[in-house]
Amino acid sequence: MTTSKKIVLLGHFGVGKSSLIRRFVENTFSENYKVTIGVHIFKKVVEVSNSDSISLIIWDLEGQDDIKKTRSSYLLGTNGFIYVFDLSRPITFENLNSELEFLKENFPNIPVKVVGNKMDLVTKLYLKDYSEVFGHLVDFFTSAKTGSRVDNLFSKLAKELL
Ligand SMILES: Nc1nc2c(ncn2[C@@H]2O[C@H](COP(=O)(O)OP(=O)(O)OP(=O)(O)O)[C@@H](O)[C@H]2O)c(=O)[nH]1
Repeated sequence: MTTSKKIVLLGHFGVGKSSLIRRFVENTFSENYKVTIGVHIFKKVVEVSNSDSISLIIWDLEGQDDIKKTRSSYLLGTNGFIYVFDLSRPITFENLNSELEFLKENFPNIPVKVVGNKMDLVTKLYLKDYSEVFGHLVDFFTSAKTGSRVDNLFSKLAKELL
């Protein structure tokens, strides 16, 4: 059986939302920054067991420094969120707590995966220190560039949505 679920990626400008999707859907990466205007929609079917698969409809929204500025029509009918920040740019996770609170209040019961991307740009020591302070808020550290943990992120969310 195949069911269809809508996933929305949120986060600041340039944190790597489009790159994570491209890595997951096409297994490609580009250093070029092509800013997303409005929304791009991608699709990928993921097998979650021998008999079940899930068709992920993935919405790549333009970057926002504040979730409240996102057009509410883009968020209608969302089954799961991926909130992405850039480990190498603290401004992209300064308001992480309040952004997550906003999602919890407005979309209760919708799963949210929090992702620290661009892991390849920070040292292991930085990541260790970072995890000690903010680790409890973060579900995955990823790199769209190397592909690290990208499949794990989408498959974990897909399984939760079934
Ligand atoms: N080193 C490194 N660079 C990355 C990674 N992910 C994305 N980038 C680079 O970061 C820049 C922005 O990536 P995008 O995927 O366009 O970011 P976005 O969040 O979709 O940006 P908006 O369209 O503004 O919302 C590009 O130059 C990418 O090549 C990563 O994991 N590591």
